[in-house]
Amino acid sequence: MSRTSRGLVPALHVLTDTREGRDPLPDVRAAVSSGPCAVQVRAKDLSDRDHLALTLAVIAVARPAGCLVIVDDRVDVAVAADADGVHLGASDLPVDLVRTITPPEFVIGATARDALTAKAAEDLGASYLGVGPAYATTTKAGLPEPLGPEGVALVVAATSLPVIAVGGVTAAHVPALRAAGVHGVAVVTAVSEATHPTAAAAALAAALGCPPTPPTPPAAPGAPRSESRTTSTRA
Ligand SMILES: Cc1ncc(COP(=O)(O)OP(=O)(O)O)c(N)n1
Ligand SMILES: Cc1ncsc1CCOP(=O)(O)O
Ligand SMILES: [Mg+2]
Repeated sequence: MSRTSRGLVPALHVLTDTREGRDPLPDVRAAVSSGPCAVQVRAKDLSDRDHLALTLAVIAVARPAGCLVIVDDRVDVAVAADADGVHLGASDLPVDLVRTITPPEFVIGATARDALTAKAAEDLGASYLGVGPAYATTTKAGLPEPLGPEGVALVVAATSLPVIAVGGVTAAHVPALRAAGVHGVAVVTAVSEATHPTAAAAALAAALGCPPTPPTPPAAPGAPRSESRTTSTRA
């Protein structure tokens, strides 16, 4: 987890795979079992009600584990669900406008594939940059050629924001991406298509050097239950 003036940014971001009506919640449980991370609710074909319901369900799983919940594209859903942040692409609402209508320390991610876009997003108030595709991916169509670690490094050099590499990333890529200066990675299929999603998330977290989930101490008899939102998410 990296603290910036614009909130906390975990190193591992696991994006929901909602293709073909898949249930992403088992993957979310796998992701949060790996330690403090971000779960991004990325859903392109849901009704507003279903989008909100999925976000609330993800929050119910992720927040007690100390993980952030970030909603792709939809600021309205993120704010309505009291999520921790939003990820904005080139056709979404502008970062500076979203900053004015969201709570203090709301995490705002922005997509950047080049140095100019990265600098602009930083100036507008982004918390982190999603940079990719780092490698070839079939999860999202219509993307430009993969940047590779060298292309990602050019964006890293243009910004002081944490850079999250996205697109075709697996645990095996983490050393090269870290050498390129990234703070972390975002994945869909490395978890959702893994034979063992929990092991895949753990491998990513270990490659990134994320601290493991601390064991939950047994509650003293009669002690009040602790708050589900940990101070680390928006402190
Ligand atoms: C961490 C992260 N980085 C980049 C993206 C891509 O976002 P966007 O450009 O909005 O594209 P879609 O994901 O909406 O197809 C991301 N979601 N997360
Ligand atoms: C959302 C997004 N933006 C750039 S690549 C990508 C998809 C990443 O999915 P995967 O990890 O399965 O390649
Ligand atoms: Mg988006």
